[in-house]
Amino acid sequence: MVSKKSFPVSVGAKSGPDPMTSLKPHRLLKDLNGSRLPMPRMLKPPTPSSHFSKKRSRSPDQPTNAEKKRRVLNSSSESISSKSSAVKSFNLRKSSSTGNLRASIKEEKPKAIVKPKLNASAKKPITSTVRQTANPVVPVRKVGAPQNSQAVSAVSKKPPPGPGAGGGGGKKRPAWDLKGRLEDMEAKLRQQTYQSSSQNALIEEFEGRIAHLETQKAQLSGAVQQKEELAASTSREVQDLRSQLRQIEDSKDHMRRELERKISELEFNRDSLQRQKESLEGELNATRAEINGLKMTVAQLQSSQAGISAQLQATKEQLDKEISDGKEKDREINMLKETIRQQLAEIEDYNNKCREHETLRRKLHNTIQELKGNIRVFCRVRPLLGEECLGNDGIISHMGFPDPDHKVLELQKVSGDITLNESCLTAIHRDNKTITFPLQSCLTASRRDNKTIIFLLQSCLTASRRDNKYEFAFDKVFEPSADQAVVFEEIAQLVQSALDGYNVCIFAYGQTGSGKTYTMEGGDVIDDQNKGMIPRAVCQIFQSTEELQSKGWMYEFEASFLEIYNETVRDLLGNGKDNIKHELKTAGQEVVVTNLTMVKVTMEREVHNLLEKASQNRSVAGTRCNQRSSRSHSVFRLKIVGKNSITSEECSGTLNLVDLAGSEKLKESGSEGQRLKETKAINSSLSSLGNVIMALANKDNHIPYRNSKLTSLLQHSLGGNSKTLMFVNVSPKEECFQETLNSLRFATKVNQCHIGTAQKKAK
Ligand SMILES: Nc1ncnc2c1ncn2[C@@H]1O[C@H](COP(=O)(O)OP(=O)(O)OP(=O)(O)O)[C@@H](O)[C@H]1O
Repeated sequence: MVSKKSFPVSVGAKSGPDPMTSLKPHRLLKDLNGSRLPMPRMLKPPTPSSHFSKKRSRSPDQPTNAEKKRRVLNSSSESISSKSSAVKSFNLRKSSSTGNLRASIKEEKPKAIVKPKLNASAKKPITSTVRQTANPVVPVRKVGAPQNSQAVSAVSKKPPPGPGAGGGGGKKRPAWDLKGRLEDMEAKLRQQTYQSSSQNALIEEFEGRIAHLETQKAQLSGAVQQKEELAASTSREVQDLRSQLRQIEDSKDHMRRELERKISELEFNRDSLQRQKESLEGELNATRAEINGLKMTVAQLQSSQAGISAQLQATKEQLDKEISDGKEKDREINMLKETIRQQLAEIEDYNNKCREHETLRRKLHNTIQELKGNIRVFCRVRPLLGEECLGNDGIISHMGFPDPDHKVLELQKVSGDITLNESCLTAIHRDNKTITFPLQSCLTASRRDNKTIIFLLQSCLTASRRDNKYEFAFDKVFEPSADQAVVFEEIAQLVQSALDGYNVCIFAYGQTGSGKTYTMEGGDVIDDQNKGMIPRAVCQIFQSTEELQSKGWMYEFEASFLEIYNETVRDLLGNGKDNIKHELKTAGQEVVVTNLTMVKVTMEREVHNLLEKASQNRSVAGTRCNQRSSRSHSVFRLKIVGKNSITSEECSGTLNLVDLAGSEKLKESGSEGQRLKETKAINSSLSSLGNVIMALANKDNHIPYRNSKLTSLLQHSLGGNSKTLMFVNVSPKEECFQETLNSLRFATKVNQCHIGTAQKKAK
């Protein structure tokens, strides 16, 4: 048996330091391969100073030191693994050869000694040992290897003599020499046994050696792993160093660019400073020249200063005098201001008094009117509209408003007539001069000589125009510019008296298109500005009601709206059923309409809704005079009953707001058929109204109220116990001159009518 210690090539078997730490890689490689490998240069640690220079000089395809290290380690690990596989294959062959040997012994057949086949890559010492053992030759001990007595004895034992060694000496024994042949056989068996035992010893030795190599392989694997880790960390370091190098190079480039930029800036600054310096030098020179000039000027000024100082002294003295004068004037101004303030206060006082007086005057005026018992008449001229302004620049040339108190309307007709009355002959000359000849002189002249007559006639002939001026005075005349608010201001007191228990009747009279509906109801689109007398009156009544509540007054209102069309009463607040008949019946002091819708109202909005409903129901038909001509009389009536919870007073009043139908003459309207009938009915009722008013004015015993539905309905509003106001609306168109004249004449008659003093209906 050969022990592990006796194995001549075993390095690891020696006691001493750990082979992985004590052995250097190249030393280890030499032992394993059996030949010395050159130590790889890259395994030498690089010196820090040579690191960058070497790296720089390396070409891109040259391996780095780390790579070289890794390659060497890989190659050594490969060689170890190849050796390990060689050992494994040897073991296999060994076991198979041992098996064969044992089998041949068992068969007890004489066989030739099988020489173990060893792989070419197996180590030399092993091969030589096996060969020596197989031969069998005493193994040659290596110089310096420890002496193993057991191994020496095992291999130096002399093998038993082979067959024929005793007697035959290799010669074939004759068949009869059985003893000899038996001896040969025994000798052969002994030889075989000896060979077998030596083979076994050899196998054990190999096994020991394999185990030792395995250990070495494991150690080497550990070393390789460490080297790989070292190589990886070195590679990382190299990476870091490279990136640091890149950063350093980048920052170096950046600094270089920065420096270049700064240099160019400095150069630019230097140039500009150079230019500044040059210009400053130029300025300095100019300033120096200027200073020289100024010095001269200063000298001149100093000389003139003395004169100016003297002047200044004189001026100062004068100023002092002026200041003392100014103070005196300030005192005067303050006194004047005080006077003005006092006078302004007085003016304000007077203005206030004026306003109070105006209010008082109006009240007194109204009172006088009431005492007079007249129907008041307001005349309103509407403005020219749209195409009516063409050819006249919107100026109404045939009308004049001469009275500053707005109470007179002048109507002037241009005509070629010559008027001849009992006393004189009047003509208007072309230059608008009125020529009047006393008739007596005309007659005398005609008697005296023909020349005078001719002169007179010539004068009359040349006088192609005559100033037909008509002057009408009313309680108020509203010019075309007067808006709805101004007009309402004048009737506000009258409306108010309906709340105090009076019967109030306001009606609008005038030809078609003169502005009656506009005045009573409002414009085509009713808004705050152009809403008419009815909505404004309703608004004022409800506002006053709220104010009077604090004085204990509570009111109830009932509204009705009817129209008289062709002498038939129609309910404008009804449901449009024409078959309902409405009769007028007198009940005490009022005329009642049968079957008429009476709506209780509590607020302004409700009344507006009623007005809208009525206007839809109202029959409107077109005529030649006005496209939107209303062919009926409409009567809005608001019955007012008031009770005072504090004083227990009661009052009841009625507000009648009447929009009469157009008053044009038949021939003017151009109506035919149904329209002609309408016009006739309208004219008939209007002339009845005129007759009633005339009868009232003449204080006739019989007042013909019953001649028309209109006069029947309004009898208590026209007669003694009511406050009546008539708007006479006139058209501004010159072609309506005659109708305007008729309306104004009718209105004048109404205005002169004394209908008695109105009385309050109060308990
Ligand atoms: N003061 C005014 N300012 C502006 N427009 C007015 C004025 N008066 C009347 N108008 C306009 O003149 C036109 C005729 O007026 P409105 O219909 O009131 O006449 P009317 O006398 O009621 O006619 P009818 O008898 O046919 O009802 C309307 O377009 C109306 O808006």
